[in-house]
Amino acid sequence: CSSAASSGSSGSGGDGLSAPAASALDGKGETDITFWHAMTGTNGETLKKLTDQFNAANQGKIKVTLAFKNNYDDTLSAYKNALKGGELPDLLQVYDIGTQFMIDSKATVPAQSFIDVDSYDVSDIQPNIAGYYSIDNKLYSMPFNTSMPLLYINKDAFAKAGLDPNKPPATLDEIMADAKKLTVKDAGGNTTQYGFGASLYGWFLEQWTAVAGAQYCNPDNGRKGRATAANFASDNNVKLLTWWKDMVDQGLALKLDSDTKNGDSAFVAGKDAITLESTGSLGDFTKAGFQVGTGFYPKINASDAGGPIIGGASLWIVGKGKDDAHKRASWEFVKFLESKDSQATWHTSTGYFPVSKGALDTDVDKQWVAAKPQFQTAITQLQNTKLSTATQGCLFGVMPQVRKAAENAMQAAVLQGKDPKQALTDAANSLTQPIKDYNDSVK
Ligand SMILES: O=P(O)(O)OC[C@H](O)CO
Repeated sequence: CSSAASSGSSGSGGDGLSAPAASALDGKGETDITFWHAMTGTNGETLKKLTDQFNAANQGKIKVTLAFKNNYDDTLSAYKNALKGGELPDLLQVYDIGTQFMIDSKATVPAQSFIDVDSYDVSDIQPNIAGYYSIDNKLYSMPFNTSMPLLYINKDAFAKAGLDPNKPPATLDEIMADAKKLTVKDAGGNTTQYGFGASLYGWFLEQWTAVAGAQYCNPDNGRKGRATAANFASDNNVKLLTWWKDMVDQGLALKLDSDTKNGDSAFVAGKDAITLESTGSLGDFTKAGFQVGTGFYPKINASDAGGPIIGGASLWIVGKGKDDAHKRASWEFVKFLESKDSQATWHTSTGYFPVSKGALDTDVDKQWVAAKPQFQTAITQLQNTKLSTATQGCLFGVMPQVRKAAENAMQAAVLQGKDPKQALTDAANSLTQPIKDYNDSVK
């Protein structure tokens, strides 16, 4: 495998997939581009606002049309189908775990190619954020909606339970102790509020692994060569799932599946008082009918010394079948979304990090964060996180399938009572062949 030999994962951009100069738009009239994305709610509304702003400023030159593709999984699936012969978009938003597949698809123009052609200054991009999307020091896509997971609390429920609403729990033990005070039953013995409730989302398992400073896959999270195995069945992960099952058995945790939409609705409806979610849900959560507090993503053990991984999604410019004007028009829009003013709007509306360091210095951002300190937690957590292969996260071409297998193990252990170590081991083993098949296919 040529690309695996050096880094395990970087492939070239493919023939002809290099960036055109700005002159590609000269004399072309209006270039229309289609952008596939997966943003809903407040996030979708904010993306539309920014896109309208760009289109108004580029009338007669570039027009961006947004095409909502439901969610991250569906957006990547639509792209995979289009690669087989359908119509590809000019630009698409791909979640973090699609990164390796996108590189391997060899149908996009690496962002680095545009950066080099324009001598575009990337020093304004947060290094941890650029680090996730960089393979062999080459940036393949431009980070856009960048997140980390947070712990969220219902501050009103904390106050009512006699807990300090300004002290979110930081470890599994602390969550359990707080959940005992936060769980409320009615006169009939039915639980009206669970202390804790989080989706059995694979992303959370990936995060706990990184927070413990461990690698989710070999070798060094696929950053030192193409990954061949997932390290699911660690002692920490077994401890985590054992704890989670115990929380459910004690009636302290709401039973949820892996769909974060269900976890979000439960928290907003007051069914649980502590949850886990992306920073990108903060904009929507602040519209709940109670005071929302944010805390760092919790640790399994107080001594865990790693940090969370960058999440969210990045922007990929399609080159396959596209002329220079379309590629260039996509890049112009990407640069607009990356700008500090766009990122200040994006951050303050949604809760996603500003990928631009400069955005944090804008008046609009400073005033917003001063008034709404919940927005500071994610920034501090990002700044505290040291870049390492653990915090860069794992790269697999079949990472969406890997996440699904982890979710199956989480559900089997927490909801169906399967032995956690067995559930995690079975899930990891179920991936051996699909990972091998994928790696063989890109050799
Ligand atoms: O909910 P988001 O956008 O922060 O994304 C979370 C994960 O990183 C998606 O893989």
